[in-house]
Amino acid sequence: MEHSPQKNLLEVKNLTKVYEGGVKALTDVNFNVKKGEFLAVIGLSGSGKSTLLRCINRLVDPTSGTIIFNGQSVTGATDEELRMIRRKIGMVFQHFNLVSRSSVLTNVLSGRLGYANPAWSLINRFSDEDIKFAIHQLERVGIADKANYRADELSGGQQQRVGVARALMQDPEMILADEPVASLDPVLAHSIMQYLEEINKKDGVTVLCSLHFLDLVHRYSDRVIALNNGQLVFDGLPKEIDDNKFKEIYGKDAERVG
Ligand SMILES: Nc1ncnc2c1ncn2[C@@H]1O[C@H](COP(=O)(O)OP(=O)(O)OP(=O)(O)O)[C@@H](O)[C@H]1O
Repeated sequence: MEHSPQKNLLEVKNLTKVYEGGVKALTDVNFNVKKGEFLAVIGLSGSGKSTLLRCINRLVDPTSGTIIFNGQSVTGATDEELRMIRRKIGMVFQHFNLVSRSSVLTNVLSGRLGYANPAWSLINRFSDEDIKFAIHQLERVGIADKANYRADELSGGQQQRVGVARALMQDPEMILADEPVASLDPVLAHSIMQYLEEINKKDGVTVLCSLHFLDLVHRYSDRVIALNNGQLVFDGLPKEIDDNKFKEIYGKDAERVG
């Protein structure tokens, strides 16, 4: 079992999140993710996609339920264990979350620090090896020539490439991408998705990616889960989302646009 390619990298069991104030963002969500899968997470705005992704690395603390990553409990982890788990989970954000006045290189290097406050990178010194590794990640996403630019001098698409390079800096086993292309011009979406695809297919990094458009889901994901009002309403192949499933996921007034 240990070496089976079908091994679950992630197990989410009975996950519930109720925010302070009483909003129930997730209700009893269950699913597994196999090592090497590209899993899309879909659902209307407010359905709980961000909450779900953020519970997995405990940027948001679940109210109840269990999350197991690589055989280790995330929900039961001590602070030190959580730090180690987070090193293996890269995150890509919708709004890039770069330190805008820092250089591209510094932003990428901050990935080395896991989820420490990016400001730490300003006072930390990095080894030559780290710097080489960071440049290598920038080469992978085609913007090594921008290493010394300030992050806010880059276009949105370029900034998200920095976000991807920063996640790669952690040498992650899994990447959580929270609507990574939702802030970009649609014509740039594929370029970012193609980097995620390459990282998934070439490096075997498992990807969980929330997406708005079904055409992207069909093109890039192996499997899809869908949330509706915090509940898991679909877990299957992209091609299984027929018109009925589509209405269940998005509601009866929804129309397909892609
Ligand atoms: N920090 C918070 N405090 C209270 N309620 C929150 C918080 N974050 C999210 N929510 C609520 O939880 C529900 C799920 O939100 P979430 O952001 O997870 O959904 P989403 O599917 O990612 O939506 P979007 O696509 O708009 O980001 C929503 O009702 C939202 O208003």
